[in-house]
Amino acid sequence: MVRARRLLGIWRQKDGGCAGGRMSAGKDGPVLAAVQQGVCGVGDSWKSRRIVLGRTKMEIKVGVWRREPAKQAGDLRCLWTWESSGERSRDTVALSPGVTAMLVLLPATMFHLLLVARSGPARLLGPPTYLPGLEELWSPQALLLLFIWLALQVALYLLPARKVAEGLELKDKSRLRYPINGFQALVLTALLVGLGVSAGLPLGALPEMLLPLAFATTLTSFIFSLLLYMKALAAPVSALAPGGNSGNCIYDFFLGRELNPRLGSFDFKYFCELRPGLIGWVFINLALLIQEAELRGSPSLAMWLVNAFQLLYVGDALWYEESVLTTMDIIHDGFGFMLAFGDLAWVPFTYSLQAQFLLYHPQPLGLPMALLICLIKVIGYYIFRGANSQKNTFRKNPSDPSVAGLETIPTATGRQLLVSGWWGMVRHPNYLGDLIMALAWSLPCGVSHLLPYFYLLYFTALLVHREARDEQQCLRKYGRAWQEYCKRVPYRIIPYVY
Ligand SMILES: NC(=O)C1=CN([C@@H]2O[C@H](COP(=O)(O)OP(=O)(O)OC[C@H]3O[C@@H](n4cnc5c(N)ncnc54)[C@H](OP(=O)(O)O)[C@@H]3O)[C@@H](O)[C@H]2O)C=CC1
Ligand SMILES: CC(C)CCC[C@@H](C)[C@H]1CC=C2C3=C(CC[C@@]21C)[C@@]1(C)CC[C@H](O)C[C@@H]1CC3
Repeated sequence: MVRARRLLGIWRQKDGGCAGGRMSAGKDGPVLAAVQQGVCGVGDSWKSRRIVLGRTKMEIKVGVWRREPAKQAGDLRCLWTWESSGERSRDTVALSPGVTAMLVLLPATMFHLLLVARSGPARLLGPPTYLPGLEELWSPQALLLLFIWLALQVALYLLPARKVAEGLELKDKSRLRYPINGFQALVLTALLVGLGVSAGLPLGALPEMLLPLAFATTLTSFIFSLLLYMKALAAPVSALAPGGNSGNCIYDFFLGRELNPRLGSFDFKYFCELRPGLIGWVFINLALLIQEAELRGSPSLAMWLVNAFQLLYVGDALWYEESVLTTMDIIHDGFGFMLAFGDLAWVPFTYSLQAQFLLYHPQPLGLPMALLICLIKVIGYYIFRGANSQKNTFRKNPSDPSVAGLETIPTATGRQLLVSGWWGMVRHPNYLGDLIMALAWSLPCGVSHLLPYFYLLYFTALLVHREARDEQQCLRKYGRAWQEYCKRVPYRIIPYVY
């Protein structure tokens, strides 16, 4: 039991953490609220921070040295305990059993999608028509292919870059450097694959290998995350992520303990987020298109659209690679199973679902409908790129002529918030554009099945959750200015709806 005493209205723990200010005792107290909201993490020093406790926004003094995992086996909770005037109070965080379930559910969902996409009824919510045996899942060739792919992407990452960008300032005041050569990697991969195909590489056979490839990638992600977890045990406190250090090993394994795990200058998180999975997705789509051409004489219009739309999305992400350095995945989240599996397996094997569906369930698509879908894609991309570029330009150089005329709200940090232009329409115009594009990726698959709309549904949930997390962080960073922004721009993603 951690001992604590009360000092002039400030609660202080001898060993662990401390918080002061208006306090609520008992469950979900301020220390854990602060840690959960990413306001501070293990190793952070004593200072004033803003948190939201229940529905109340408050300012507390809090510092965290250590957290204790709950002692009972299998208990996914983390306790912070302090006492005053003989009374004991406890902060309890329920490290949701959901996390343990997610470790199984995420891969299970991915395999479910792969199986139903090739089944006759293709029912998103129904069971797959058969379950593959281990002999169908395990293939040394698939594992070899995966390692060749990863090695190729590592080699391309290590090639001289047109630019080396600096990341945001870290806790220890240093900045990491990142090569900006993702687009170059995409082009060189395309050239190498093109050469391979003209020399007889059977790319059209890839769809037959999707199941064993997904299995090999899932196994690799588990082992990789385990290695990352062990590596983080030796990392200094300043290198740890705020979210993934509860002391509960399952929770930390899932969320990731270390913020920017590196081997020399090789950054695992940055590499995985943008290279093997994202580029792999494009080539899985291409393989599905080639196989459709082999089966039916030529690729369908629907398959062309899905390939072109998603290639544009991946090309855009790699062209504007530098902007990923300010996403919360890079600056805030640890690198654990969720991101490793998400980047390496989830992205290529579930984001290619529409093309998989089309290979096994050809859909007629007339020219007028195709044109309408292209228009939806163009509108989505226009909003997505317009919003992202406006913010990036403004963050880099607020006096750039393209953004200098926009209305802004000053914040205490010296940074400003855009309150007109795209960012005056809703608080996340880039998410709106992204969702419209997601709709355009599904529409070529027709409306007879729900399965091709899985991405749209999952992505909506992901972005709503992401928006809520970003909101908390902006409230912490910008306080009153953020509240003012929320008043001026009341809708989050969809004007007048949400
Ligand atoms: N396909 C996929 O699976 C996914 C795609 N995405 C896409 O990736 C892109 C990046 O998304 P994400 O990292 O979540 O978030 P954003 O690019 O939306 O960045 C949010 C940050 O922007 C800044 N900001 C917010 N409002 C304003 C404003 N009014 N004026 C100026 N700056 C503001 C704040 O940071 P600060 O003030 O510190 O600059 C805030 O933390 C998006 O386009 C998203 O759609 C994201 C996740 C998954
Ligand atoms: C498996 C889980 C349910 C969720 C895993 C989430 C990851 C797949 C995503 C987290 C943030 C991502 C971003 C992108 C791809 C998906 C992941 C890795 C982009 C690279 C997509 C292209 C955009 O232009 C930028 C995105 C940044 C965030």
